[in-house]
Amino acid sequence: MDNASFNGDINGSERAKKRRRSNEHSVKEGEKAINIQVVVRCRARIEREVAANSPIVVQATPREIKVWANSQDMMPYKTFTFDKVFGSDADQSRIFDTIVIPILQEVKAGYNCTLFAYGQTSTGKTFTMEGKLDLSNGTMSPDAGVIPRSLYYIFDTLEAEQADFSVKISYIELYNEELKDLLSSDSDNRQLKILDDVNRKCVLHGHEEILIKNAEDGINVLKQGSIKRQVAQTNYNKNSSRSHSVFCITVHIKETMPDGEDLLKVGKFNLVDLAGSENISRTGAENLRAKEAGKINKSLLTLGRCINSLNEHNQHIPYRESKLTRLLQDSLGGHTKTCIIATISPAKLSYEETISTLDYAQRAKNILNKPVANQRVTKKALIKEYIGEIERLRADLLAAREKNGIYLSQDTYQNLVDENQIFQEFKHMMLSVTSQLESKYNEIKSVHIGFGELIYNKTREFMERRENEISAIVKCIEERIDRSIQQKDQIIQIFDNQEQVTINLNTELSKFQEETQKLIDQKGQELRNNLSATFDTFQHELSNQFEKMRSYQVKFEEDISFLMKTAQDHIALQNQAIASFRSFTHETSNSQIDCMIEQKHLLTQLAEEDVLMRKSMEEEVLANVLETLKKYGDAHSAKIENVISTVQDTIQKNVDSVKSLNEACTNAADEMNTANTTYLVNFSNKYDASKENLSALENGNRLTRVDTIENSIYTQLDECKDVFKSKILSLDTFASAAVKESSELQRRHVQSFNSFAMDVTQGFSEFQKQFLKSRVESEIMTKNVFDLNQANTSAASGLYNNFANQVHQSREEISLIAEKFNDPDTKIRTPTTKRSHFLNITNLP
Ligand SMILES: Nc1ncnc2c1ncn2[C@@H]1O[C@H](COP(=O)(O)OP(=O)(O)OP(=O)(O)O)[C@@H](O)[C@H]1O
Repeated sequence: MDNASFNGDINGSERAKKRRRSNEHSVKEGEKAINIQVVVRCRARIEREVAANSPIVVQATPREIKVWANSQDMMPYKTFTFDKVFGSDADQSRIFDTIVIPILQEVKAGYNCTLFAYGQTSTGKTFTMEGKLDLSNGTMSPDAGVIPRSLYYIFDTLEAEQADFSVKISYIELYNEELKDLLSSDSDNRQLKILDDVNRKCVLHGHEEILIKNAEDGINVLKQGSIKRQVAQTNYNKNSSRSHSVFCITVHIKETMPDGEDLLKVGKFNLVDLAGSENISRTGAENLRAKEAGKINKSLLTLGRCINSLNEHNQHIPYRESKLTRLLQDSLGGHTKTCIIATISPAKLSYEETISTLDYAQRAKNILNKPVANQRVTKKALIKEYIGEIERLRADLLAAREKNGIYLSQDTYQNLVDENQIFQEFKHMMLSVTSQLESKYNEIKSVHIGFGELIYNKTREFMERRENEISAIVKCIEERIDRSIQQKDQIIQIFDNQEQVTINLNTELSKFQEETQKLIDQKGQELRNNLSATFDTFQHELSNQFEKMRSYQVKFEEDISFLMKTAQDHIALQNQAIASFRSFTHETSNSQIDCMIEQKHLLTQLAEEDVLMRKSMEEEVLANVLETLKKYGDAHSAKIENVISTVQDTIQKNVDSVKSLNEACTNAADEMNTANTTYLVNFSNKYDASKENLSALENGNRLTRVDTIENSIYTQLDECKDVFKSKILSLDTFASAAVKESSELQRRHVQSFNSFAMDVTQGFSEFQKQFLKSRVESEIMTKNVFDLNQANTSAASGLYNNFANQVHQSREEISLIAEKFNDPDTKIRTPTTKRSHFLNITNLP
């Protein structure tokens, strides 16, 4: 089917609206929100993991998965809870029986259901979904996965129920964000596209849906498709899948209603095998692989982001950011029943990926879907859909024929020849019907012509009457216009008067302006003259002041030079005093030095004498120690006393001379001090007097002159003000006279307008009266025409009935041929479309 909705919605409009609202997670009446079912399957360690001696770090219980960071740890790192958990002991049939059979029952009940396999590469996604597809003696292998088991289950159960049903399958792949139909022939280059229908519902366009007769058929088709799947080699798994695949089983089951009408239930089952969710760098993927992995991740990342957004109840869910999420939008937060199988490895090697897969699955658990059963389809609607498809195929065929010719089998050719013959018969029939219709048409036309003439005459009569009335109204309006013109002239007159007043006012104003300008010029000139005289006087005064200042300056300079001279004399005196003090000091120092020398000499002499004395004493000691000692003592004491008194005299002399030096210094200093103080007092007195003289000169001069000038300017300004006041007074008088005149004019103006308005209103009411009269007559005329039309219609209806009978007869005949021609369109066309169809046929050659 060319344009199938991916989720099999036939009547999508209402449900598309609901789906858009479904992310609000509010349960609406008749819609029960249920969580997505999430189960975990943990396989046994595979060969590679055993060879690597990677210990088991995962333990599965019926509802929980425990994961250890290290196998020696006492406590698990994390415990996750899910709807169901399957350990390595769970075989394919257990998974199918526990998880898939309930889903298939929903599919058979007319729901859309989706089963995702999500997990790290080589954890068993493909094993779970497809498993071993080989059959031995028409029996499935125990390792057969969900898809083959589902096909068997559908056929076995429906056949056992003796149901009237059909099964179609499609198989598509999403690889590098490109869609590929795994069931189309290699020569079929049609691009698969996801389009939005009018309800913004994603519709997959251009993929094959194959009708299968039994489960084996389905498994063979699946096998062929699987071979086409893109696989890429990574470090982890030789057949590691790099693509996402969606295998879709659509079941149509006939149901007979109590009223006998046949309806079709449609259920869909999407089986999604996602690409490996592992981290790219850990797989060692490079170059093309990295690119591929990047693209794959885009879909997986978007799937994760959608899950997160749904989990956080966000307003916006980024479905449109990847093809995978666009395709499966209805399965995540929509109206589909959804189950996710998260597959994991028990080995420590995959510890991080296992935690990431389980976190992902945990988040998905919170997504709410609101499953709604697909609306039953009537047989008629389905047949109509098929007829549409046949039409499209026929158009394709026609297009193919119009090219350079195509190969046709003998049977098809014969069929075409037969069909052509039937078509020729049909065409002749059409032509005869058309000629009958033509004669009926001419009959009706002549009746219509008669009716038209009648209408024309009545209308002309009416128009003539109307013309007379209108010309009366026009005359009345013309009279009004004449009167209005007269009033307009009056108004123009008033405007002219008003203009004259304005001109007068303007003249007065310009006169006032001129006089004011003159006055300003005159006063300006006077002010300028007065100011220049004042400035002359001021200049003269200033030069006098400068003269005085100069004489003061001369005197000041004289005072300064006097002070300088006094200072110089004083300094010379001081120099003299210093020189005499220096010579006195020199003398005193010299006499002191002499004194010192003398003292030194005396002491030397004393020492020498002492030595001599000691020598004689040594000699005398020997004779008479005691006497000698006494003698020596007396002599020595006398000598010492003598020297001391000499030294004391000398020191006294020194003290006296220093004292007199001190006195002389003090006197000299006192003298200098007195002289300096006198000099400073003189200088300061002179300076203060000069300063006072200068400032008195300056102050007195400035105050006198500025006051004089200010007074003169103020006097002149006052004079000007008086003149302006008198001018403004006279302008006021004139303006109030002008305003009075203007208001008089305005009053007259308003009066004139009022009378004009009254006249126009009167004219209008007369016109209205006339118009109402015309309208009444118009209505009478319309009624007459309507009666006439009624009479004509009843006359024509006989003819039309006759015509309809003939058309009916023709339709019967055409149906007979159409049945042979198998043209479903003919049956459903309305008489109107049929008429246009006939008219077209008359144009045929
Ligand atoms: N439950 C299981 N019992 C027995 N063998 C299993 C089980 N699960 C997986 N295997 C085996 O593990 C290997 C990898 O499984 P499979 O190819 O299904 O992984 P995958 O997740 O689909 O990987 P990829 O993402 O690369 O497609 C296969 O040889 C498969 O037979």
